[in-house]
Amino acid sequence: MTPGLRGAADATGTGVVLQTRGLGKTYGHAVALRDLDLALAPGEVFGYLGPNGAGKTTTLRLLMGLLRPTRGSAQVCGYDAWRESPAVRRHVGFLPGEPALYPTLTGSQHIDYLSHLRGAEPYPSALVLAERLDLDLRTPSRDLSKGNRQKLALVLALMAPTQVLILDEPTSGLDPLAQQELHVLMREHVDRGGSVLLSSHVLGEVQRVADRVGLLRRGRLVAVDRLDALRGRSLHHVRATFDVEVPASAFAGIDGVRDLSVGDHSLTCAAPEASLDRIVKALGQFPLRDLTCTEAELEETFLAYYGRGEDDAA
Ligand SMILES: Nc1ncnc2c1ncn2[C@@H]1O[C@H](COP(=O)(O)OP(=O)(O)OP(=O)(O)O)[C@@H](O)[C@H]1O
Repeated sequence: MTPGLRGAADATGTGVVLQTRGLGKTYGHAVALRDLDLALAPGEVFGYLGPNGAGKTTTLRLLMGLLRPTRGSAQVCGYDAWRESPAVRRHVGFLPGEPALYPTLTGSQHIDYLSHLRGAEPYPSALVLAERLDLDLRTPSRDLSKGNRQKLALVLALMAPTQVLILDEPTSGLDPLAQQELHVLMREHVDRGGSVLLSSHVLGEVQRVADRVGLLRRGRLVAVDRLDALRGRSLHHVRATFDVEVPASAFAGIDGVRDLSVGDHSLTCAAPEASLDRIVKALGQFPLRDLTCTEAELEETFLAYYGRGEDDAA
């Protein structure tokens, strides 16, 4: 879709568009990112999840050639992220975590200026994006609300036809309608064969829009999986109270049940979706007073299957 792609990202459309090998970054003695091996295919949204300080922004800045890796390498659209960063920036729509705008320039002037820097006429798609995100392009950016500044930064990141979008917390500050529209825009991008690397600590957002997710903790990628696979295994918290005492043995043999606690007329446990039918049938043997069943957050499901493991090691 974008001219001039190199290597595996080229002609076939089936290769890898973004790849890191043993990528690491250390600030002084602090290790921000360790040994990252990541590959993105055309046509997928990859949700890059992690709590504050996990190393998400560091990764994205390494991919854009804004930081020099301490170890390993990254390739984006066939170009080395550090040595060929101008080429990478031409092929990527990038939304930084803290977008820098020119305070006195309006949205339209930003579009003109940044199109010019890319050697292009103002992109007509910018106007369509502004309309879809409900953004007024006549206002100087210093007079825009935080959410509207974010919308402008998104228009600037998405306006050029690129193979890859790298978006750092893109829905930050956006109202629900704009968030929804952005998710549609991401899906349209991948439907055209593009790829999206979406960094977020908002689990619900990643669940709605990603095809695969990776979980970063303390600079280490501790798990990667397809979202549909995770959904089938999604952990639920079950809490029941009864009119009588119930025996723990009635629930002990059910596959996947964890953290089972029975006593004082109540039961709590966590279990994958696939086990809920057996749990409800076992509960039904006793006179129930109350029952709640809530889906755990994605991160908890992730950690239940992959454990906390070595990411907590120094
Ligand atoms: N310029 C810097 N100098 C020193 N340490 C840094 C620098 N930038 C980031 N760090 C540290 O590197 C680690 C990873 O930070 P990073 O900003 O990549 O995390 P993040 O996952 O993007 O977090 P958030 O969700 O809060 O934005 C943190 O411990 C942070 O304090």
